[in-house]
Amino acid sequence: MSQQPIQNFYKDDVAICYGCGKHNADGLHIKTFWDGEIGRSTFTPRPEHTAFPGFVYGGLIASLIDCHSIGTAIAAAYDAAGRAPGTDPEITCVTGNLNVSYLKPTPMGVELVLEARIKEMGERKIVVTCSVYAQDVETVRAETVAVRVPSRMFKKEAD
Ligand SMILES: CCCCCCCCCCCCCCCC(=O)SCCNC(=O)CCNC(=O)[C@H](O)C(C)(C)COP(=O)(O)OP(=O)(O)OC[C@H]1O[C@@H](n2cnc3c(N)ncnc32)[C@H](O)[C@@H]1OP(=O)(O)O
Repeated sequence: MSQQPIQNFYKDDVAICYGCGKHNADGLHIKTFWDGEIGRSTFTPRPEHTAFPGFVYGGLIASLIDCHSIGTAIAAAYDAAGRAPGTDPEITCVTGNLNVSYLKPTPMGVELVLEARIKEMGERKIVVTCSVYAQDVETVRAETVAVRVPSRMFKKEAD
């Protein structure tokens, strides 16, 4: 298992994503630990993340899956290239498609565990599957298409 989350390697000037940016004070700070096969993340929803009494808001879960799957895609792409994460040229991805199946209501008050795997690693398209577990019960399953883009896409035109 990697000691550091892949998000630690995102460059400071672009690490402001609401889901995973370390420099977004109001963000979720999602972290992805890649072990060469599985991307793992944990998150304990806060009271404001409730959908209805006792259960987690589905949009929050989609956000967790989104950033964790993109993080998994980036970490796996560095691995596939035989390169250390964060080395230049940067490998960057955005979400092209996110498909989420809510299998069961997800309970509040427990740590959620996310496990993501690479289904397909293409030149530009990386397909990632992700399951969310609450107390070992899979409550959500998703498939994400991550698309590699040039890192300049993250910079403002004025920069
Ligand atoms: C370690 C250091 C790293 C530093 C790292 C810094 C990054 C630090 C910021 C992180 C940030 C995180 C972010 C969180 C995730 C967001 O929230 S990202 C924000 C939400 N997503 C967006 O805004 C994306 C908007 N869409 C687009 O910009 C463009 O449509 C896309 C997705 C880049 C694709 O456009 P394109 O370049 O014209 O793609 P195109 O050449 O047509 O297709 C390329 C491949 O992707 C597939 N594809 C394209 N679009 C789709 C689609 N919508 N559905 C399915 N497949 C698609 C194509 O089929 C094609 O596949 P192949 O033929 O190669 O097999």
